Amino acid sequence: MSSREQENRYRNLFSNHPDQVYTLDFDGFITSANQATCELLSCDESGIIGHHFTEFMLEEDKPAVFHYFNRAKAGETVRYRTRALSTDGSIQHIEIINLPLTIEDKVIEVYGIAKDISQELIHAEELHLLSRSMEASANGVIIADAKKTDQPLIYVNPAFLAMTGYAKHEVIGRNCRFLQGPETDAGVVDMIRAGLRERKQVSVTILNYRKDGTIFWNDLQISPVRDDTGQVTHFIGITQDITQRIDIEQRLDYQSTHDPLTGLPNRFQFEERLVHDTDLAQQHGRAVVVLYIDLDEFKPINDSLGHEVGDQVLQLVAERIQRVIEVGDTVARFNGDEFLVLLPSLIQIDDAQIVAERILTQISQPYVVGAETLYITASIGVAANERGVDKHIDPQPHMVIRQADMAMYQAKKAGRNTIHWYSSEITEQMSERVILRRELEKAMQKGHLALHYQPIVDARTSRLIGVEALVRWNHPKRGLISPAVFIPLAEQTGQIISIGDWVLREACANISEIQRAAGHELTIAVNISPLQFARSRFIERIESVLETFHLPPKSLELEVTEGVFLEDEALAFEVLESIRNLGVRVSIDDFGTGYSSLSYLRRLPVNKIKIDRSFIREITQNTRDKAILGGIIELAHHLDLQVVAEGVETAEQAQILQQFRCDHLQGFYFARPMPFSELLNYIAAARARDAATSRAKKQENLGHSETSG
Ligand SMILES: Nc1nc2c(ncn2[C@@H]2O[C@H](COP(=O)(O)O[C@H]3[C@@H](O)[C@H](n4cnc5c(=O)[nH]c(N)nc54)O[C@@H]3COP(=O)(O)O)[C@@H](O)[C@H]2O)c(=O)[nH]1
Repeated sequence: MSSREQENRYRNLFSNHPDQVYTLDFDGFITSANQATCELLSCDESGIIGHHFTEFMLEEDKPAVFHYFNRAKAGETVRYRTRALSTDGSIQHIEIINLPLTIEDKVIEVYGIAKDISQELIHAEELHLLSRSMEASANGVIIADAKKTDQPLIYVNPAFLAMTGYAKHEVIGRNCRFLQGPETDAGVVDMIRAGLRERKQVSVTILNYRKDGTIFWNDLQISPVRDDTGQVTHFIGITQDITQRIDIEQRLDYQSTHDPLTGLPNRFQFEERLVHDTDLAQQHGRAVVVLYIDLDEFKPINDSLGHEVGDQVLQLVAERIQRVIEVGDTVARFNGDEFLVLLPSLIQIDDAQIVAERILTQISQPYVVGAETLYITASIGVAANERGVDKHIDPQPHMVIRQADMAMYQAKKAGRNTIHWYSSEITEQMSERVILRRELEKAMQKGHLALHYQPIVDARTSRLIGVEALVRWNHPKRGLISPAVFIPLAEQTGQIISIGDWVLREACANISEIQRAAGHELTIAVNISPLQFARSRFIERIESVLETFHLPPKSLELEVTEGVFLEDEALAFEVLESIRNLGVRVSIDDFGTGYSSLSYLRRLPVNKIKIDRSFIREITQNTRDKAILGGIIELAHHLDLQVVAEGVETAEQAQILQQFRCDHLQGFYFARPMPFSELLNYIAAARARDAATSRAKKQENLGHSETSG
């Protein structure tokens, strides 16, 4: 090649080189520069050639650049980074290689090749920031090599190491599966594998193991990382230890599905299992049997020995039932003293009888609680959800609970401590009642109970002397349900306790306003059921309500029936005595319908008797009833008791009662029971009437005295 050709080639290489190429003389003046150099410094050749290189440097960078320039002059090839200052004032990061240009071993010039590395530096900075962020992240970050067969980890951050307890060298190069253990859900692992195989993002919550073998819940998100060609080169995993959150969720879940007292599943959990097991049983042609267990006479234990003793008994009962059942069966506490047992896979449904008998035997063993040895029994209703056996049996899972409930009632009716099997014949008699009981529970929770008030008047003057509070059930579909329907039911189920408490509180809350409206003192009469009356804290309850509403005790009158003496006569006397000592009035309701004789009245610490309306109904026609009524009133007065007659519907009845000197009258003739707001209007109207009457009387008296004077 001729020297001219060589020079041309060199010149081409020099001019077309994408990097900045230039030469410097020994003093540092630029002797040549290619197009790229001109572009970098934003000027043409004339602005560069003959200028000193320091003109294109920042002041602070000059000493270092001089240092490298001198080393190049001394024959060394040097590489360094610095900054170029363009003529337009912009600054670029550059990497320079200075090499000596020698002719016959003598350095004659310094050759410079500069490369704009501004973008590279920005990328490096970004990468650095990214890696610092990963290191600082509270979440674990792991990166696995997607191209290697076992996808080994190539990066883990400190949070991951802290979470798992491993050191970096123990995990780098390994597949992530070292975090799995015996309890890890294989299904979740399969999901991860499928995601990796299909190069997709995966989000899972997986049970992982730390180095020390303890478990933690890992909220894991794996994403594929692709290169410029779209190939997946890595997988990045973001991990978070969510054990605490899962613990809380599990605890909440447990609380919502279990009974806190016994630790047994609650009704919701039971119903869920019932649905599930019924489904399975139907697939395998088996029957699901439900036992409805209701403890006999449990309430008296609670009432007389207190809730702590009652609670311990319930816990023991739960343990005993669990002893009888087998793995796969479910025992749940359904309500108060009711338990349910689910036998999900009986080959012969008759086997349920054996289980029920064992439960009865277990429950009837003595209970030693503190100093007490208690004995209780249970009534068990049994129902099977078995298609085909009885066409009338509803195959809906929850129906079987109702059927077992109905059967349990039959067991109670049959004398308790017994087992009764559901049959379709009992549906009609019982279902209404079972529905009502459940709905009453809801009514109490949803505030569907209301109080109505019936005025009681002075027999002589017809002046209002008090009101009787009567509970009403505002059923959303059936309308107003009479207490005559639901009170007896509530008495049987024990719901009367909470109903009674609510009535007492509500009535006392309204007394002051009623008295204010009337402008004088009135009594409010509240019905107390025998069960309420026999409760250990009954007196305290009354005291507390009076205190809460700042009521004088004489404003309250408790109506009790003779039924209170049935269970424990001595106790009943004691309670009546305590009520009287409080200053609260007591009247014997429905007098004449119970078993007590008139002579019995002598001993009763009560203020009043309320003659049952069955005696009043016939007094205008039936002379015998009339005579009895007269006798009762006379004797009661003799014993210093006031008498109120209820069910007065006509003026004739009222007149006869007045003649017999009955003290107070109550009945539709005067007013029907009415809501609170209506009562206030009624009182206002009565007050206006009374005022008008007394004004008229005064006028009349004035007229008399004027004429006589
Ligand atoms: N333990 C509780 N028992 C309660 C409560 N509220 C009511 N009851 C008892 O329910 C039974 C039915 O009560 P109710 O339907 O309210 O009937 C009362 C009156 O409406 C009715 N009455 C009043 N005057 C007349 C009348 O002239 N004729 C007629 N046919 N009926 C009339 O009598 C009922 C009042 O009864 P009593 O309590 O005996 O004074 C009833 O046994 C209620 O006691 C409650 O909160 N707790």
